[in-house]
Amino acid sequence: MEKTPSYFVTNDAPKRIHSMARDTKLIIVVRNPVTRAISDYTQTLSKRPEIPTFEVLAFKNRTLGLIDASWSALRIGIYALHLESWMQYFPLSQIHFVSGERLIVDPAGEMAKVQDFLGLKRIVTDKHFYFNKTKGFPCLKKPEDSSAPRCLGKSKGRTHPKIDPDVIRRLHKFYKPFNMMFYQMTGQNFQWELDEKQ
Ligand SMILES: Nc1ncnc2c1ncn2[C@@H]1O[C@H](COP(=O)(O)OS(=O)(=O)O)[C@@H](OP(=O)(O)O)[C@H]1O
Repeated sequence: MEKTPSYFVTNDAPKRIHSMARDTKLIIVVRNPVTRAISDYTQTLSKRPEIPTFEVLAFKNRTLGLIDASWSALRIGIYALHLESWMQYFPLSQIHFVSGERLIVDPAGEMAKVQDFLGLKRIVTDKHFYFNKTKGFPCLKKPEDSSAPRCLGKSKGRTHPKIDPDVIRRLHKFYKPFNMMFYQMTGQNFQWELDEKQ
């Protein structure tokens, strides 16, 4: 097993993985591309605080409302585009999609589906998780290698900067057709459009 988020968006990855092991099972965690972009930006900002604001980077021309789809934080969220390359090499039956949103509210439920996909017994269940109020996320009650509970590190679940709501709206609009295409390709509706109404 190996995990690297950037595989999903790396041009050569599907072909290379296929030529190495064509029966590889692929698991992809996806979340609302707008939140994903802000999360990505937050991560870069923590390493390079001098970068321009999210609002500046998101547009080629803000007055014209022209989104900069070449900015990697935004491009990565065009899931349909990336999935298309994987589907040239792997059947959908070998690809499992985890909802990033569901993973937070129901980690055991998402893990049950992952275990089923991998043909494993459902060993990881509800009893392995608890909600840590300080962290604001689910954590493991007792990992295999220790007796202490364990949450993900400080770089996971960071507070996002406040982004201009108008920019958020424009991004939702930008992603909508790509999201629809993605739902159609996967046969799963991730319901990211509901976030627009909040
Ligand atoms: N249990 C739990 N604890 C903490 N964080 C959780 C958890 N489940 C999902 N998430 C979400 O994971 C996001 C970080 O994952 P990344 O994709 O950035 O990780 S990585 O790229 O593989 O390093 C991170 O994104 P941010 O909130 O933007 O930091 C979280 O929303």
